[in-house]
Amino acid sequence: MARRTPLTPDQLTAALAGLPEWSGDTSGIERTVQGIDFADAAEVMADLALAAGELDHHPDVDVRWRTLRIAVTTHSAGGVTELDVEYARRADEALAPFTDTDPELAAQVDTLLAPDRQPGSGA
Ligand SMILES: C[C@H](O)[C@H](O)[C@H]1CNC2=NC(N)=NC(=O)C2=N1
Repeated sequence: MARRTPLTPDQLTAALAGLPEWSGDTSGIERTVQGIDFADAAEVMADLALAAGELDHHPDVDVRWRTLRIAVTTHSAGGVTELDVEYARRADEALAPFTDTDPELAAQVDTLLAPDRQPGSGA
């Protein structure tokens, strides 16, 4: 499939199944991250710009205090294409350091911060 051919609704549904943080319809897809630090969002923005240059594909980005919204569509095709899906994957990679929480690591941090409040401590 050509990368700039509009996806059918079924193709989009399949693509979004692999992008759980993204939503939208055949006209465009988007991801909003709540609670991100403004300086972290600026760092993500630099990666987004790099990906846009590499893919020759450009997102709409909205950075506000503690909110980052990324939206993509293929203007020339009038809808979502494989290129948007690829861009969304790249955006997820850029966001991963600021949004992914490793459950094991989180448990370790909890233990360090409140050793008396762990399961089995009787507290
Ligand atoms: C010539 C160049 O490939 C086009 O102008 C590209 C650039 N970036 C783009 N980005 C997006 N999101 N949609 C486009 O149709 C598009 N077109």
